[in-house]
Amino acid sequence: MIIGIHMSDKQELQNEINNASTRFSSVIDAAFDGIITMDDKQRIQLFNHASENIFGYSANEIIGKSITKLMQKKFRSSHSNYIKQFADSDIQSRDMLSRVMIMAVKKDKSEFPVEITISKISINGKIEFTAIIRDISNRIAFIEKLQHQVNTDNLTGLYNRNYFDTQIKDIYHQYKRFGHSFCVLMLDLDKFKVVNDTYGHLIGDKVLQEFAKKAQEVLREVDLLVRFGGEEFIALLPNTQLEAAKDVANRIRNCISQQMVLSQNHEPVTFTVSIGVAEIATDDDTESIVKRADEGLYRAKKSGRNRVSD
Ligand SMILES: Nc1nc2c(ncn2[C@@H]2O[C@H](COP(=O)(O)OP(=O)(O)OP(=O)(O)O)[C@@H](O)[C@H]2O)c(=O)[nH]1
Repeated sequence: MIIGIHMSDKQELQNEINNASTRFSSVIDAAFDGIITMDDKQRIQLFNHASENIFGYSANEIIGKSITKLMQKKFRSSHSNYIKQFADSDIQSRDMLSRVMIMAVKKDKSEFPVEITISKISINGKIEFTAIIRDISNRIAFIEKLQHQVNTDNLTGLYNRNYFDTQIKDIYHQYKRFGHSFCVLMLDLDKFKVVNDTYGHLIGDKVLQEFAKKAQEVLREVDLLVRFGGEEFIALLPNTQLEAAKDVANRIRNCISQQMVLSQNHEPVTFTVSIGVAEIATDDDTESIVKRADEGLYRAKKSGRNRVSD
């Protein structure tokens, strides 16, 4: 009788252990995020379904292998130090923060951005680590798309004023630090209102697109051409002095005067551009150089258009 009670208690306990274990496995395997545990030697002990999907390895082939297999080479050497520091610290769990984006490596060697939270657990007195890994490729792609939209002009595909503002700050910083001169061109299509009024807005748009394409062909790859707004463009020419910048401006002006788009009635629509040029000077800041280029543009317009400022 006594033995009977004992056995049923044991059975109940066994059932509870089984239930807890099933519950644990179900939660781990139903998780959307990759859950990986590793021992203090960084050998993988558990690799859930999501991890299999994310990394392309089956649990069978990866369990027992080093976690560094799933990392970019440059993270591998510092990883054991990181884990040691974490093991010795009082912190139980934390996000793995890095100044650079953490990239993980799939079985097929492709790399993808991840977000990792790591925590410590103690199993039979031995420390193990659990990493929760989220593939953030979609989020990063979305952020990049937004960044592109924020910095780009839809009509011409050029960068926009927002992007220009960040770039001129960078180039100005280089100038202050190393003395590398640079120039700004302010470009404005002449009598563009007449183009719109005569041929319609769609043809006006075609002119803007053609202008952007051709002007960019004249510029070097290191130069930046952006649509500043309306029919106004601005170019940033690194490592360039005034006379060279005027030559570039004249080449753009000349090239543009030879272009045309076709109107809806297939008539040739020609256009010209006026350009103000300014070179950075010691008392300039990022706003005053743009202002001086704009004043140059004003003079070029005043003196008859289809000109470069003197
Ligand atoms: N088609 C088209 N027109 C635009 C766009 N943005 C601005 N414009 C037009 O550009 C014209 C600019 O006219 P104005 O500022 O009077 O200058 P302008 O006719 O070029 O004369 P000047 O600059 O003095 O040579 C206006 O008719 C605007 O409507 C655009 O995205 N597409």
